[in-house]
Amino acid sequence: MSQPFDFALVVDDDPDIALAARLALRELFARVETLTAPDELATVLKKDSPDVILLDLNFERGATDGSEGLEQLGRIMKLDPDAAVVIITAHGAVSVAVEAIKRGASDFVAKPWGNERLAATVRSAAALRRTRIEARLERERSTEIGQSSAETPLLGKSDAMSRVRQLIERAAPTDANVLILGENGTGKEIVAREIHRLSRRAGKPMVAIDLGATSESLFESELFGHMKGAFTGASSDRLGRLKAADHSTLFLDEIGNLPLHLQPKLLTALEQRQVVPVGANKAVPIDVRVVAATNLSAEKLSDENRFRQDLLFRLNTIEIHLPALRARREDIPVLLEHYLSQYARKYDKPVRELGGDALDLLVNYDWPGNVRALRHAAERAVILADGDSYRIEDFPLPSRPDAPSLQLLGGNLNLDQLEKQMIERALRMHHFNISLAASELGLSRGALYRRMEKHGL
Ligand SMILES: Nc1ncnc2c1ncn2[C@@H]1O[C@H](COP(=O)(O)OP(=O)(O)OP(=O)(O)O)[C@@H](O)[C@H]1O
Repeated sequence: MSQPFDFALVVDDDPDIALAARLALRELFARVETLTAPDELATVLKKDSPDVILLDLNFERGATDGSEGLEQLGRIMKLDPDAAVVIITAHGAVSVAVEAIKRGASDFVAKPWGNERLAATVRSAAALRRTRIEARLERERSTEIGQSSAETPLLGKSDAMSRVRQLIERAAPTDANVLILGENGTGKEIVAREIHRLSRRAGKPMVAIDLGATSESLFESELFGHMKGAFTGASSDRLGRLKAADHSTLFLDEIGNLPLHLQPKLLTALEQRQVVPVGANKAVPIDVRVVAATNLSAEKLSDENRFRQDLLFRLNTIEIHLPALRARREDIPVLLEHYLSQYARKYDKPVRELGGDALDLLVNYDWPGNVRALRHAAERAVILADGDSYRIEDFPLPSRPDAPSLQLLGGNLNLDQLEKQMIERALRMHHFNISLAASELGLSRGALYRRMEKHGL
C-alpha cells in the first residue's frame, strides 16, 4: 500500500490512545510511531521530521490544565516552525485547545474520537504543513533570482524614465497585469519590484521565475507544480510558482521563452484563477497578479507563431516600454555616480572624481548591455583605478585594447566557434560568475545558459 504521507508521531502516555491512533492513521502514513513520554520529543525531532505530531496536553497524573503540553508545543514550534501539531484534548477542554492553536497548533481532536474525523483532521494538518514548506522553498528559490536588484532604487531623470515612473505609480495599485518590454539590462526586474512594492500585495514577497534560465523539461512543473509520482524524479509534491505567488505578485521574466505548447495552460490558469498541478486531477485556486517581462520587440511578440495573442492580451493590460540606455543618455551620469560610490563603499576605496573627458566618452558610448553593463563597468573601474580620478582606461569598453579581437581569437572566422570562444573568454574573465559573464557579452543569464548548453560548456 502506498500512503500519501510518510511519518506521524503520536505523543500520548495512554497506551490505548496510542494504539487507537496507530490503527486510525495507518492508511495515511507509512510509519506511525508513538512516544509515551514527551521528553524524548526533542531527540526525535532533531533527526526526523514528522508530517504530523499528535500531541496530548496532559501527562502528569491528574493534570488537566494542559500547561505541560503547551510547553511541549512551544518547544516543537521552536525546533520546527513548519510543524503540524494536532492536539488531543479531553472532551470539553476547548479553551486549552484554543490556546494551543494560538501558539501554533494546526487543529485539535477531542477524546474519544471517531476514526474518520481523526483521519480527516490529521490529513489536513499534514497537507497544510507540506504546502507551507513548499511555499517557503519556492519563495527562497525565487528570491535568489532577484538578489542583485532587490534593493536598488530605480534611477534616472530623463523624460523617458519620468514617464516610466508615472506609469508604474498609476499601474501598481490597480492589480492589472503589466508587461514590461526592453532590451537586456534595461531594468525590467527593478520595475517589476517597484510595481510590487507600490501595490496592495506588497505585504507578501514577490515570487519570480526566470523563464530564460529554466530548462525546458521543467517549465511545466516549475510554473504549475506537480504531484508526487507524476513523472520520473517527482519524488514529492511540488507547489509551483503560480501557487507560491498566491495573494502576491508573480514576476514572469523572459516570458518570450515560454514554449508555445504551455501558453494555453498559463492562459487558462490566469483566466480561471486556478492551476492544475502536473499529475493532479483537481484544480487549486490562485489569486495572483502577473508582471511579465521580455526582451523581444513588440513586433516579435505579436507573431502568432511565437506567442499566442490571447495570452499576450491577458498579460499586457498595461505595457511599459523601457528604452535602451543609449536612448536616454541623460541618465548615464546619474547611474555612474550612484554605482561608482556604491562600489567605492563596498570595496572600501576612495571616492574618485570622474573627469570630464572620461565622462563624455562614457555618455557617448552605446552601452549594448545597458544599465547592467554600466554597473559592472563601474565595479571594475572602482577596483582598477589608482589615480586621483577615474580614467577611461579603468572602464572595460570594447574599443579598448583588451577587448577581444580577431587576432586574439586566432583568426578564426567560423561564427559558431567564435561564439564559443567569446563565451569561454567571458566566463574565465569573470571567474565563471554567470551574471557578470552574461553582462560582458550583452546577454541575459538565460540566453548565456542556453548558449553554454549548446556549446557543451
Ligand atoms: N534605472 C535603474 N536604476 C538603477 N539601477 C538600474 C536601473 N536599471 C537597471 N539597473 C541595474 O541594472 C542591472 C540590470 O537590471 P535588471 O535585472 O532589472 O534588468 P533586466 O532588464 O531585467 O535584465 P534582463 O533582461 O537581462 O533580465 C541590475 O543590477 C539593476 O540594479
